[in-house]
Amino acid sequence: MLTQPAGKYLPFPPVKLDARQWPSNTLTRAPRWLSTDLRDGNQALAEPMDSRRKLLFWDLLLQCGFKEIEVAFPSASQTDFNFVRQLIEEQRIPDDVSIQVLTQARSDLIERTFAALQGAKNATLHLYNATAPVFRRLVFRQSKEEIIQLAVSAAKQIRQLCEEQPDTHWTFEYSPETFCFTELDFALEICEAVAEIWQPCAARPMIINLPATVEVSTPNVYADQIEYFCRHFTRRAEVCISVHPHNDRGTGIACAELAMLAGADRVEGCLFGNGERTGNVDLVTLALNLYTQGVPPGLDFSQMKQVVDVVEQCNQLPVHPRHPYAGELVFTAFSGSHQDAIKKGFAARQQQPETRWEVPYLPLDPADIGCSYEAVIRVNSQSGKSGAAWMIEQNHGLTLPRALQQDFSRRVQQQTDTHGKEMTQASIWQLFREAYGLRDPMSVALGEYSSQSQANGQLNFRAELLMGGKRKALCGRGNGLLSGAVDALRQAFDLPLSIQDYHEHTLGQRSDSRSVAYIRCTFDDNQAAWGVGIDSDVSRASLQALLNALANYLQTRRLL
Ligand SMILES: CC(=O)SCCNC(=O)CCNC(=O)[C@H](O)C(C)(C)COP(=O)(O)OP(=O)(O)OC[C@H]1O[C@@H](n2cnc3c(N)ncnc32)[C@H](O)[C@@H]1OP(=O)(O)O
Ligand SMILES: CC(C)C(=O)C(=O)O
Ligand SMILES: [Mg+2]
Repeated sequence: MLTQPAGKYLPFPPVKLDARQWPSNTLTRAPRWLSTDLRDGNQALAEPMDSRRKLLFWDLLLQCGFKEIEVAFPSASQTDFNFVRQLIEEQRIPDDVSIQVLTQARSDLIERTFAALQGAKNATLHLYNATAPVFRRLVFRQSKEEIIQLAVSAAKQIRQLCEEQPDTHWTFEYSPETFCFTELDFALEICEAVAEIWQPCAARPMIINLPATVEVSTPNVYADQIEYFCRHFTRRAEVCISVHPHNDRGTGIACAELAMLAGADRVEGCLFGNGERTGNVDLVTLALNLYTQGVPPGLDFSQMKQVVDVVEQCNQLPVHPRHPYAGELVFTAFSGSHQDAIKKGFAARQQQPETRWEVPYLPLDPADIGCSYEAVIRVNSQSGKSGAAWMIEQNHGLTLPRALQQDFSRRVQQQTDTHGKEMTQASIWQLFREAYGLRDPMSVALGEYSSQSQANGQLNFRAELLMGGKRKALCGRGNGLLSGAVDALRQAFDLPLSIQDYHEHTLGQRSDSRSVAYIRCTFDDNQAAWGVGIDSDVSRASLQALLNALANYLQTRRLL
């Protein structure tokens, strides 16, 4: 049993913020995005990426449209240093893309970082040091003044080194690491001090990145912290406010979204939320959350499967099957009522394809991210009539009448209850064929037939049936082809057969396409049986459907 938490853990105090604005704001445009997959994501991997994996990831980030990419912590390892050199020397950085690198506020590390960036066209130099009380006390063992001094000295060195490399277009970035549990006034003070050194202006832009290094509060508190910071920072108009949420409480996405409402211009994160511990905020989800609100995200995830494949290969970590938008199960409904609603949603959409996306249970059109509709519905014991009917329609073009859907659903349920397994598309089709007579050879197959229409409106029907290698001739009369055939069968089999339900449609648009007929017959003992017939001739399809219904009845009575 969990021990009582009170005393060991304390609630995070609220922010004193009068007339907070962010709850009334809405998101109407995408932020600036920075991918830190190659730095923060990379530092969280058991086996950090080698240059091959880093390059693969880099290419993917460019393909997705990222313009700001944190590529390394160059002073951390030779691999990271070499990777930055490789990007620059092999001219792999498009002109409109800025690489970013991270450094601690340590002189030797800063020098090494600049060495890595020699020759870069655009670069963001990202400086960080932790500012929260517990870090000041335990990690740095420094006072507030000393912590400010640490940042200021590093900022001065960075400015100096930037000025010595004027061919690079520099952006400065400062992160008060652990911002979200730093006293807000101290966070402001240290950022003001760094900005005072860097003197941000159009020619030398500055980003202030306010990380939730470890999530410690509910997202509304983070939003309050961001709004408070934006309100009180004296150079707000000259700097870009960036956020960098982690996901320790599972609310990284909420923190980022509320922070944007509170004034953040830029978001740092990783694809699918890779990163330290529970990860960085997931940029794919953030971007597609905007997209599904009608806001262009400025990132391209139209080939989601490829993105997942590359990220899994580079990180050597799987993307969860239920990961928002990207997981392999997120567009799949197994349960009956969901399948029914989705099927109706797609049917309505077919009538009016250009309308607003409104398919129940699907917040995003899978096609928008390169997914097919194939996996939208899968069938197991939780499924209802619409699931199996959808699969038959999608894969074979048969639009089953409602009563046949219900009949078939009972058969599917029997199978899934017996085996406890999901039914594949192939097994559903095989069960359907078995159940409604589409066997090869047919149990009762229609041979030659003829019909003769008479002046009195009656029709004479003659046919030859093939049953288990034997031929059987029959004839009858009625006011149409089917009623003539019913009469013939009644006489030949001595059965009071009648048709209760009849539907047919073509299987395709082309004139040579086949037709399908569905027939439900009843017999004297109140027994009913469905039969389905498919043929390029609609009359043959109907007659064969009738024979298949008969054959099904005879088989259940063990008469065939
Ligand atoms: C929240 C984040 O993601 S921050 C980024 C974290 N990422 C990484 O650390 C990955 C790359 N890091 C590394 O490879 C190594 O840490 C290196 C190469 C940078 C430094 O390694 P080392 O010199 O062995 O130092 P170490 O990693 O132990 O760092 C701790 C020391 O740095 C100090 N330090 C930590 N962060 C900072 C900082 N931002 N600025 C200045 N000093 C810092 C600590 O106080 C400690 O000092 P101490 O040894 O005097 O007690
Ligand atoms: C370096 C900083 C921005 C960081 O990664 C964090 O605080 O999580
Ligand atoms: Mg981080």
